Amino acid sequence: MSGMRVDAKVVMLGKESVGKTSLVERYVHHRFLVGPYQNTIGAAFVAKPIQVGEKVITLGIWSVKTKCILLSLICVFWSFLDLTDSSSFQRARFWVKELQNCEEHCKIYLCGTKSDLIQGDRSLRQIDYHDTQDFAEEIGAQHFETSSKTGSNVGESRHACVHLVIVCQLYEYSRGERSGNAHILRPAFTFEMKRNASKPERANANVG
Ligand SMILES: Nc1nc2c(ncn2[C@@H]2O[C@H](COP(=O)(O)OP(=O)(O)OP(=O)(O)O)[C@@H](O)[C@H]2O)c(=O)[nH]1
Repeated sequence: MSGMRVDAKVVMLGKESVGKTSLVERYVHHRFLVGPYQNTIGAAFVAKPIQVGEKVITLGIWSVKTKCILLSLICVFWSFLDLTDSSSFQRARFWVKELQNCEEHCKIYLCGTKSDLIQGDRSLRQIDYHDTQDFAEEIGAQHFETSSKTGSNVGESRHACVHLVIVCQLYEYSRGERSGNAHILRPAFTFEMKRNASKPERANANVG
């Protein structure tokens, strides 16, 4: 089975400017792009091969803002919140509702972004950690906070939530499992990950 490739998808959902593209840049290219903010039009896509056990899995990461694209996707969902923008919490709630309408049993990750700004100045925090945690418990999600700028919780260290979560998801996916006892983070990995999910439209994809 060594070297077998399996494609899997992660979809990152969230309000504009919440930090989806930056997290993908950090995770895939190990960098944080400085300069003027560029609004993603429609959806962005990037692929990353990841070694999971004996297999290399090509992970497709979609950054999505529009409902029409969401409806054609079936995969793993992360809902983003900008910790310095309270309105992004409402937007995350919206996405969760939409997801649960589409995929009743899908489980979702909540990803708080820009934690470096909070660490620099606590008064910038507009979304309380415990409020998000309560929401996460309500919807059966896992919740973590990241900084694409510093790489906190995003890099490929074995303590980084983003990497750990992705690898564990892929591990389960590569084994064709939705349940089992292989990993301590097991309860979070009951996503519908359908191998033959329909391909999203590429029309507005603007990230190679
Ligand atoms: N300080 C800090 N700034 C961040 C971080 N992540 C993103 N940003 C900034 O937030 C702005 C928006 O980031 P993007 O990654 O483009 O956000 P997005 O969610 O992809 O935005 P859309 O393209 O509108 O969907 C940019 O100016 C980033 O530099 C972070 O972790 N820390």
